[in-house]
Amino acid sequence: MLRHHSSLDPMSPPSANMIMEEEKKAKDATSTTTTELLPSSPAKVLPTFIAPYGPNVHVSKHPVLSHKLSILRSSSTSPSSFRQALREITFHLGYEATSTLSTKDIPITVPGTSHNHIDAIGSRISDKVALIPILRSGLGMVDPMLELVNNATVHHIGMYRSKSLMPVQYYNRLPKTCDVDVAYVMDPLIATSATIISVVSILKRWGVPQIHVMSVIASKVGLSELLKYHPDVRVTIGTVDEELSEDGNLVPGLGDAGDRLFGTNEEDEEDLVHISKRKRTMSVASETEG
Ligand SMILES: O=P(O)(O)OC[C@H]1O[C@H](OP(=O)(O)OP(=O)(O)O)[C@H](O)[C@@H]1O
Ligand SMILES: O=c1cc[nH]c(=O)[nH]1
Repeated sequence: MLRHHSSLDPMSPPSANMIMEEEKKAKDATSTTTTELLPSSPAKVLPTFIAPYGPNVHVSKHPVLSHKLSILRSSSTSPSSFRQALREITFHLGYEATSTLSTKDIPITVPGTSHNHIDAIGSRISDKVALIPILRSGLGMVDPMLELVNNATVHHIGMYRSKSLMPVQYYNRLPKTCDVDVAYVMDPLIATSATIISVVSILKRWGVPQIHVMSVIASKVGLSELLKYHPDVRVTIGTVDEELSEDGNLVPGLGDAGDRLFGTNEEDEEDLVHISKRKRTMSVASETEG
């Protein structure tokens, strides 16, 4: 169900129109645009200005991140360098995304200068954190997040987009009961946003009180859709791409994230095993066991 928000309420997420108006104002205020400085060429100009998307959305503007994003996007980046760039980008985004976690005071002793120890107050993350990578490409974001929050639990959800761009869940390893304060949902790309919207709904039904979406590139329309359906989630992203092609690909984007991460390509891809075949596989297994 869609929720409607008054444009007078500062806590409400902005509508797509409000975002466009904000962007227009900001663009008018800048005297020289990047496009004016470039020779005319068919190359896509990477976005340099990020509109404000409301208090729950953080779009990183860090120069190191934009440097690494270009490596991630580049066609000449190998799967190994792609994985490395994704790890580094995720660590950077994760550092920013985890800045809102709660801590509690703990007593610690610190070595002093002359064999004595000094009692001090330290701190420890008190939120129970879960990482939810969306398979496949969310897997590339798990390790750097575990470096940041090493006692987080990891729960996998597998989704693929059907030919009609509908999200299909093929794997879900959430435990029966939800014992989580904050869940970080990780997927490098948000295109139409149907995948991330579905996964956030799944996590809400499971009972997660606070959901934080982490993604490297979101399409502008996809981000607006996500905020329309789930205005309460926090979002940390590397950048926003203006365009989404008719077949649901980000432009310029980075190509197929899963394929680039794991060195597969479309020609190699077979349709995922149909449910009837999965049952057959299971029955063959039980016949063999029996
Ligand atoms: O916003 P959406 O339009 O729903 O698309 C985004 C989804 O597409 C990609 O996965 P893909 O379906 O290619 O699966 P893969 O990671 O297994 O390759 C990506 O990693 C997202 O999960
Ligand atoms: O551009 C896109 C869109 C969806 N999924 C991808 O991997 N790339």
